[in-house]
Amino acid sequence: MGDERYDFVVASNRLPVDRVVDDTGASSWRPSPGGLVTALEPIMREADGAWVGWVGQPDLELEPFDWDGIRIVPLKLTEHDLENYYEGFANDTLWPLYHDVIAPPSYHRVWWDSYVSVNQRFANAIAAVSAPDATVWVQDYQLQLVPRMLRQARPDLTIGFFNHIPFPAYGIFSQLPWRAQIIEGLLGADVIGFQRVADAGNFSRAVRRLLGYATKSPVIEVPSHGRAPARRVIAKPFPISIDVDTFERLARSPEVQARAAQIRHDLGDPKTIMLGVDRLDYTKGIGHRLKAYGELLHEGRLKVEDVTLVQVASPSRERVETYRQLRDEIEQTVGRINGDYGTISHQAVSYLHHGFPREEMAALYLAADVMLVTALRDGMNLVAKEYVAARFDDDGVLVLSEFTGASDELRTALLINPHDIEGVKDAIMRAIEMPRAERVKRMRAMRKRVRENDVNRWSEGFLRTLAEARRRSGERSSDAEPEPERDPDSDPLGDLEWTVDRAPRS
Ligand SMILES: Nc1ncnc2c1ncn2[C@@H]1O[C@H](COP(=O)(O)OP(=O)(O)O[C@H]2O[C@H](CO)[C@@H](O)[C@H](O)[C@H]2O)[C@@H](O)[C@H]1O
Ligand SMILES: O=P(O)(O)OC[C@H](O)CO
Repeated sequence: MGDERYDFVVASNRLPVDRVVDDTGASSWRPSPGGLVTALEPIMREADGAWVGWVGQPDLELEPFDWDGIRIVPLKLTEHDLENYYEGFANDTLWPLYHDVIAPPSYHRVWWDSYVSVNQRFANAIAAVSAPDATVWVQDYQLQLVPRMLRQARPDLTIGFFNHIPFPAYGIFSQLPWRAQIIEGLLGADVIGFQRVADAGNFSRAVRRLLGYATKSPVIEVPSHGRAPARRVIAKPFPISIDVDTFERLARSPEVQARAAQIRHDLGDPKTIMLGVDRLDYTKGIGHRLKAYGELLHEGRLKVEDVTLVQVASPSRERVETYRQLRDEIEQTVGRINGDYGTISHQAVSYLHHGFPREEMAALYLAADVMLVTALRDGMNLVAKEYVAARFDDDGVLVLSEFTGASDELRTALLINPHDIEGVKDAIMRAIEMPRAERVKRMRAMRKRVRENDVNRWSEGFLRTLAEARRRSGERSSDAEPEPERDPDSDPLGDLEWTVDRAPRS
């Protein structure tokens, strides 16, 4: 791996670059889509940073390399790791559990063992590339054990963790057979960031219930244990955002505006274009959206000549059974709606199951009169913010689920409960019929908010808090509440040292 050490290290399950192999077998790297890369890219360059993560393909072992000024440190995951750690524990246990058990989580000890082992490999790789006293920022639910493992190996490091998905209420989280280990894993960090106030509250409550530690928002008092000194951990919300300037610049470009006009023309110049953009995931409420739209067509409140729904559904986790089933269900529903209501010249739903360049996404946002975000649970939902950022014309209506983190900020969207199909239908009709003056007023308020809280503010805010927390980490607080809400039936771990062997055998 070489002897290079870095002052700033980011770790995420997936690297910020994807490996692409062309027809001749030659490989190259391109940025992975998504906000994380854009958010951290400038900081990484300034801070002489390294990024540790998986290359996106099984059994691929690669040497570290430089990509656009960032040191990329690839971590190999085997086919076994993918099945058990990634598809299993991360995406069939934690993902549904943390999204309010919309789908039933599966609990398998062999998956947990693999999660522990992969997290340990991540911690080892991070420790190996981190300079003395470096800052490490660990990302997301796939790596919740890494902060503690890293602290044990490298107490000199300053460790941050950001959870991109919701953190569930204790009544749900407590289902997890390895709940205490997860909490202890996270508490290895100096700062734990969440998307929403409610997520940070749920985490602190779980700490009190499972470990009995004193908490007073945003501080958690971790008592001394053995040679490990007492520490203060900060757990608080840092709502993530997008690169607003880049999105707006894209949307303002003549090419993107021309493309938006072309999209409308190609769809048959309907009066209203509605848009949904989601990873094909059961948390996104795509089925609920289609149901509401199908009923509006059935009842004659909408006519297929007037309205088209463009549904972009990006391929996701296609080897996980729940995702395969979802794809079948969604595609069947789209087929039925198009069969029932489509005409030779007008399709009710234009369904696209692939990825697009950002220019095309910006053109779709510009073309869409109504944006439908109907997630049943979503940490933030960057699509909602991208839509707002792209609408430099102050037009367009956002219909937004109140179960997204974005709804905390975008209060002038038409907020909906996606389970209430009649409510969704009424919101769609209201969006379509909304007078321009009201559209502009609502959009302007949202644009102001998104501009104020862009992705730079998110990363700078987190890293500033991390630096302050580390400075104060030696101090003990005297004002935290002692052990409230202690659950007499819980099993606070007397011995904080735990291994795979200590995993509960349920
Ligand atoms: N077909 C396509 N082609 C190209 N790009 C596409 C695409 N479909 C979607 N995208 C892009 O992918 C991103 C999706 O971000 P989201 O926040 O909507 O969801 P996701 O669940 O992936 O993210 C997780 O992380 C984010 C960030 O923290 C949280 O907001 C969220 O709640 C959490 O689940 C957006 O930037 C979007 O433009
Ligand atoms: O495709 P995945 O499994 O890496 O998930 C991407 C999501 O953004 C997870 O937050």
